[in-house]
Amino acid sequence: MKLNITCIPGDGIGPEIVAEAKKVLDKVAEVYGHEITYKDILMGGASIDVHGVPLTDEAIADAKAADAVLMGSIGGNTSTSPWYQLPPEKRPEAGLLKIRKALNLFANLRPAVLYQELSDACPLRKDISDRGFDLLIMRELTGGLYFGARHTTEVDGVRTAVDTLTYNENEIRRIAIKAFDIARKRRGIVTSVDKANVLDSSRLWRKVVEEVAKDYPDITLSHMLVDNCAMQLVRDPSQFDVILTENMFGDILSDEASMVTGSIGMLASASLNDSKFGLYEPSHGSAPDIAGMDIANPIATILSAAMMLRYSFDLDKEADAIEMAVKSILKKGYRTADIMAEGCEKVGCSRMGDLLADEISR
Ligand SMILES: NC(=O)c1ccc[n+]([C@@H]2O[C@H](COP(=O)([O-])OP(=O)(O)OC[C@H]3O[C@@H](n4cnc5c(N)ncnc54)[C@H](O)[C@@H]3O)[C@@H](O)[C@H]2O)c1
Ligand SMILES: CC(C)[C@H](C(=O)O)[C@@H](O)C(=O)O
Ligand SMILES: [Mg+2]
Repeated sequence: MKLNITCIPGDGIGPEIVAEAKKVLDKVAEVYGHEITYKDILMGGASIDVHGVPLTDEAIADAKAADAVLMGSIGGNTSTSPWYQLPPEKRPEAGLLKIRKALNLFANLRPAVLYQELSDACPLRKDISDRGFDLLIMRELTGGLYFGARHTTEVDGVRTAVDTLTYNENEIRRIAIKAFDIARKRRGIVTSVDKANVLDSSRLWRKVVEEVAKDYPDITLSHMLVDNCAMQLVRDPSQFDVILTENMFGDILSDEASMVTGSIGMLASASLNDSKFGLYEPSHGSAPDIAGMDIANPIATILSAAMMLRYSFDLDKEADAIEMAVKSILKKGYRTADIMAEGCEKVGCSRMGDLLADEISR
């Protein structure tokens, strides 16, 4: 099969982790007889430095022309990087939001799985980590606070900033359908997370999710307030199968879910539109504090590449091979610094990529 992939290495550790994902994909292609062509585009700080904007129209066109997009991460140190002296719409993150909107990537899937081999890296009590967990956050990605009108002004001489949180029923319905569909392929449980005790947008969210649920009598639906969910994720993550939530809640809960798996360096993600097209990226950022040191964990990006094979190309066996390789390498005791444990061998980013590529077989 021919796979036409656009890559966005991005900033910070982005180029390092994307290089390792390509290494693993190339090995998969060799072993399973596929042909991959890559085209790199600039986004975030890397694009600002060259073009003065975080994403050009040409880069969007290149992304649209591909079968799928593989991304590292964008952004710099938000306190010290000169990129954050620019107006908000010219900063690195604006490029990411623009590409999500331009490609209509409304469904962000963020699976959080505790690998048994990493239970020592899990910061939860041993009796909780021993239970293990395998959950998926279905985050709405093109609506809510991120895309509402915003402005900063003065009201009676007092500096005032406004952000608006808007959802319409169509936006809620389509992400709910995605969540119920995926729950059908998992354990059949959807927990819809909102703040319906305060927000109108959450009250509409609940109503529409209830309506969609009528078409899925085989799925168990419950609702949970977001503050409670934040607490339940550390009390007992094994209670969750699919967590369905809006954009900002999903952003925050997915970082929390990542850490209970041991490290944010393990959490993959897929951002999908309503067909097979997707952008695949780790949930973490550009980690400017460790960029260029060859110590970043590339596994989240490599698992994102596995999601790409599964969702955009229907190559389930190949995706399984990558996931098996991750399990096997962890079992053999290789660890990057963020997941290091006693008795294991510490390896850098590029060695982890080599080990995983070597582990791919039919
Ligand atoms: N999708 C994205 O591109 C994305 C996501 C989140 C943050 N960001 C951007 O990244 C920049 C830095 O943000 P931040 O510091 O809040 O979050 P971050 O996720 O970049 O880093 C948080 C902490 O986790 C560590 N970390 C992250 N990924 C790691 C990996 N693969 N291996 C080992 N350790 C890892 C970092 O070293 C840091 O200590 C900001 O500009 C932010 O806007 C981008
Ligand atoms: C960089 C930022 C805009 C982004 C988000 O908030 O969506 C990131 O935190 C993520 O989780 O992908
Ligand atoms: Mg985030």
